[in-house]
Amino acid sequence: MSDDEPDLELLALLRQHLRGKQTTSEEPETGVLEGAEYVYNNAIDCALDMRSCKNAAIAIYEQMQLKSYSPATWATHELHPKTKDEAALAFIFTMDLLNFSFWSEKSDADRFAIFYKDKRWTGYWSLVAALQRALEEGIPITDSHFWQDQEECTLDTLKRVFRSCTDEEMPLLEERLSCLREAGTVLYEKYQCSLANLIKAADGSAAALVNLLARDFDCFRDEHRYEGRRKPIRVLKRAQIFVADVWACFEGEGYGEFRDIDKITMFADYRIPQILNSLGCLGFSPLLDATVRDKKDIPSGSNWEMQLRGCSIWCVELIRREIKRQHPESKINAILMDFFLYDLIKEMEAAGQETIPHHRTRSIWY
Ligand SMILES: Nc1nc2c(c(CN[C@H]3C=C[C@H](O)[C@@H]3O)cn2[C@@H]2O[C@H](COP(=O)(O)O)[C@@H](O)[C@H]2O)c(=O)[nH]1
Repeated sequence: MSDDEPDLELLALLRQHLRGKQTTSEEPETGVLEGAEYVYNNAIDCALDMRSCKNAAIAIYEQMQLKSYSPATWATHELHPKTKDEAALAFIFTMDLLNFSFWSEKSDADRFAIFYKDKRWTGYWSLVAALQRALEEGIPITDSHFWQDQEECTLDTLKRVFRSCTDEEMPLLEERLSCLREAGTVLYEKYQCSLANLIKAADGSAAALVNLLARDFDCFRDEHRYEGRRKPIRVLKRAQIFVADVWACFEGEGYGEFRDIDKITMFADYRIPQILNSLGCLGFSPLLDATVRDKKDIPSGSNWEMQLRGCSIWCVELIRREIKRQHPESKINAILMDFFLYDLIKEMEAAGQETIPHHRTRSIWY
């Protein structure tokens, strides 16, 4: 072999060594932002309007300051747990196992609703109300041992827990039972039935906890193929909102202490795309816009749905960066912005001021 010819054997050995080499940084990443940016860069039915995003950054910052949004805001909601203990952790885990798909095509009077504390609760709040009511009625609905008890924790039990004050049942009840069963089994097999052990396994990293949930629990593995990309797009909405709710409930201490909490992104549900469109930040192609306005089904994992979710995550990230640029001292992160945006669209809904319906995808992911 002449001197100027490369030693192919040596090159192959070097490549093998580098492939196996750990990344220099030991800090875990969820990959959600990377996937969201990829979807945004390849989207043709969703687009971001940078001027509206810039204006939104100013308005969102001002409103969040005015309402002093902080982790403590979370517990101020009437139905959320007020303690910072194992019971609250179990409540949040149960809640975020089931935190999906509450929307109904029926009128407000006929839609699924939970009557509790002399009020009618719908949507996300119907979930929280049902869990609180079940505990008061002596049903250990937040206990993972109960979820595995095939005699006690049955579909009928869940129908009782989520019994409606209208004729409509909560959607996807069988899927909800499967989520509880699977989670009970995984907690038993991998975490000695202890949520404290699950939190400890993440060693203080929010990203690591999200990754553990996605690795060990099928029902948290919210990732989907997009445009033939080799790696699936990781959205991980309920895994992320679980970490965010624990962080908020415990106000960044105890079980809620995460050194990298700012790695958590906005939670890609069916409400945030709606408010981002209403703010003019997220635009839809005429066909997608008509489909959303006609409340037509957009299948889970479809190209349109992935664009809606991925572009919404990226949109909130760009607004967050603009807020940070304008106010470097601000502690605002994607979680608090997300909580604010959800509360904002719910206020608009209550006031009859929605400018576009939320999109219709029925799934266990959000
Ligand atoms: N992105 C995002 N999605 C959120 C929430 C919440 C509730 N968070 C509370 C806690 C702190 C905040 O201050 C909120 O008060 C529920 N959801 C999702 O929305 C959908 C329910 O909609 P509807 O059927 O209309 O209630 C469903 O996918 C549910 O998972 C959020 O905060 N962010």
